[in-house]
Amino acid sequence: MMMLMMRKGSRNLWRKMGLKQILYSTNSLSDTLVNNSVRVLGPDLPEIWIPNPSSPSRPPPNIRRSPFIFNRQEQTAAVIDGKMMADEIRSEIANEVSRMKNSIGKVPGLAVVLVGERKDSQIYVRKKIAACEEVGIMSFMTELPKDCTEVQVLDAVSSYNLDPAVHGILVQLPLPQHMNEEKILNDVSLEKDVDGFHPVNMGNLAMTGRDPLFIPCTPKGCIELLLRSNVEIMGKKVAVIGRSNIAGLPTSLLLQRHHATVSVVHAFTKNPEKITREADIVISAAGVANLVRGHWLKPGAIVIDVGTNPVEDPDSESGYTLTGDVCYEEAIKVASAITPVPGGVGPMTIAMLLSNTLDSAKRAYRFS
Ligand SMILES: Nc1nc(=O)c2c([nH]1)NC[C@@H]1CN(c3ccc(C(=O)N[C@@H](CCC(=O)O)C(=O)O)cc3)C=[N+]21
Repeated sequence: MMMLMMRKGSRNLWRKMGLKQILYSTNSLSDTLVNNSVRVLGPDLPEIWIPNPSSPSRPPPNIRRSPFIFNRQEQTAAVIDGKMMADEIRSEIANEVSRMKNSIGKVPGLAVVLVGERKDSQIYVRKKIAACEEVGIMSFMTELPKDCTEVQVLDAVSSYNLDPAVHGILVQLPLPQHMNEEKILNDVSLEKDVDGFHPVNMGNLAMTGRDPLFIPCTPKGCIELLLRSNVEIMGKKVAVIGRSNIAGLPTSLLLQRHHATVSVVHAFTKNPEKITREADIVISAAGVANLVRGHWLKPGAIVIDVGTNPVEDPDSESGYTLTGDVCYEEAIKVASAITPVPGGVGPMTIAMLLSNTLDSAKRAYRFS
């Protein structure tokens, strides 16, 4: 009995030790693996820009913008009119939508999922829906409160995945903090991922010789702006400022597919102005008002300003004005061409969303 107890005890002891040993070794192994992958992938740090104390706090004055690209009298940059370009693209899309409707009796459909009550998101979503209506694309909308569950969002996405009248699904970002953005974006059907944010579409964008089903709208809008302004990209030095999943990162990937030499400048870049000053083309998507000053630019550079930053402005009725990442007043004296904010990349982003939705519907109905 004693022996049995002892044996049992010692076996337990062994078991405990063994278990401890196994636990220890598994722990240390997995710790090593985790630590190593953290090391190799880089630490997860918040993307916080240190604001430049000498940046002007007031937004630059509104820009005149009627012609497509207009050269002002003085020695200043040509203004690339994104709004006018987007108007033109929307009218091309409207023609295609009506040709589709007349020929097969179908129209493209776009579904938008909006979670929470962020004012800026509501404004952007409203603009997207209005743009759909203008070109004849059918729109669907699910609005959920900030405190809804992730399952409710996933349900909305999966019902749109199954709906044959929906060819594009857009989950407006950012989602509320408590939601797993990764999981939700993974659930959007690849064939309906008109934002191009699904990791498979993003991965195919990154890899040579593969074609994503959709190119993210903001990067696609930036490239369209350059192409339609007859700016050569191949072989040029481009500085992309910012590396977000929705703008900076896919823009840098797309530019490489156009054979540009790309430098990505971000919040941890040392001497960002020096790197930016070497670039023939500067695309700023940092989300920091007036970050890019005149002396950051090489004389004659082409500047694409992706930023749409609300800056307090007591003179405006909404209490704020939209300002880009680029200090416009300074940049026009140095650059050869520049996109204004508003009226630059923003309208092009929306036009590209419509274009992706049209392409998706054409693919679904095998209509060309
Ligand atoms: N899933 C997802 N897809 C997006 O494409 C997406 C997103 N989430 N989250 C937020 C950003 C931002 N974004 C803009 C779109 C249009 C304008 C735009 O039209 N701006 C106008 C002015 C707007 C105004 O006057 O308020 C302009 O620049 O002229 C701006 C910003 C899309 N985003």
